[in-house]
Amino acid sequence: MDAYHILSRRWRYLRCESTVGAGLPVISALMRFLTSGDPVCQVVGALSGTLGYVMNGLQEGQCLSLVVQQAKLLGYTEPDPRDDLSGMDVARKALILARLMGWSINMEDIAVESLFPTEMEQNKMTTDQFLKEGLLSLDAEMNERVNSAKKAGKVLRYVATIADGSCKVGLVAVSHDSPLGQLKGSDNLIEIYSRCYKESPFVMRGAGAGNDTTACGVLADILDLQDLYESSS
Ligand SMILES: NC(=O)C1=CN([C@@H]2O[C@H](COP(=O)(O)OP(=O)(O)OC[C@H]3O[C@@H](n4cnc5c(N)ncnc54)[C@H](OP(=O)(O)O)[C@@H]3O)[C@@H](O)[C@H]2O)C=CC1
Ligand SMILES: N[C@@H](CC=O)C(=O)O
Repeated sequence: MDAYHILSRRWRYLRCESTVGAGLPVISALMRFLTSGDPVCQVVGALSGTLGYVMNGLQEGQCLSLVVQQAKLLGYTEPDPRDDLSGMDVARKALILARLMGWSINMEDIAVESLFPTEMEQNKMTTDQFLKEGLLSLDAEMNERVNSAKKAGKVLRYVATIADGSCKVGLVAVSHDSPLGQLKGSDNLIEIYSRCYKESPFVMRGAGAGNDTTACGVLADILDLQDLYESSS
């Protein structure tokens, strides 16, 4: 938190856009609300390209073990997909957004739902074992969760909710026709509620993971900083 305070004192000279939405300008959008003085009261989002892709695959009848391997091949997952499936990748993104909103919180303050049991954590199993054996043993339970949501006319989405001083990330059953329910592929979606955007929130949606979109996000940050430093020198 100390390092964060030092860095964020010069926020206008920092760029870290791809840490949240890959190529999607989620942080820039949020910063525009904050710098304009429009207080943000709630942020809700599907912030994982991997978990979006995985939940869509499960909804279409694929099994977890297979769809995670596909997400890895497509470059959506972290080097160890457990960083995605544990919810930690989403929790880190939520923490970044919450701190930008001015909240003084740490990872321990975030309620995180993991999609695998503690026996499969990094210190107990190699990535290879997890991908080859661990995931297979989770297929049936995950299909059951997806199917019971289906029976209730819902789809499962891994959602981050930052509101009322608390932050949580986990699976939520949403209706098919809601903005979250309609997400396709590895899309991310973020809704920002503020004083001006209370009834009708600001919504941003699009590809939220993958090598190309992430590289574009990082390049845009570099060019932006180059312009900023050139104009101030
Ligand atoms: N993929 C995505 O969609 C997104 C990724 N990110 C972030 O980008 C970062 C990289 O992700 P991604 O590109 O997918 O991961 P990859 O596994 O595809 O790439 C990681 C690269 O970093 C190299 N590397 C790892 N450790 C070291 C080290 N100690 N010194 C030098 N090089 C190292 C690896 O080299 P080697 O192969 O030789 O091990 C590899 O080339 C992560 O922090 C991720 O969270 C952010 C947004 C989206
Ligand atoms: N593994 C992450 C990559 C981007 O942050 C994701 O799936 O969203």
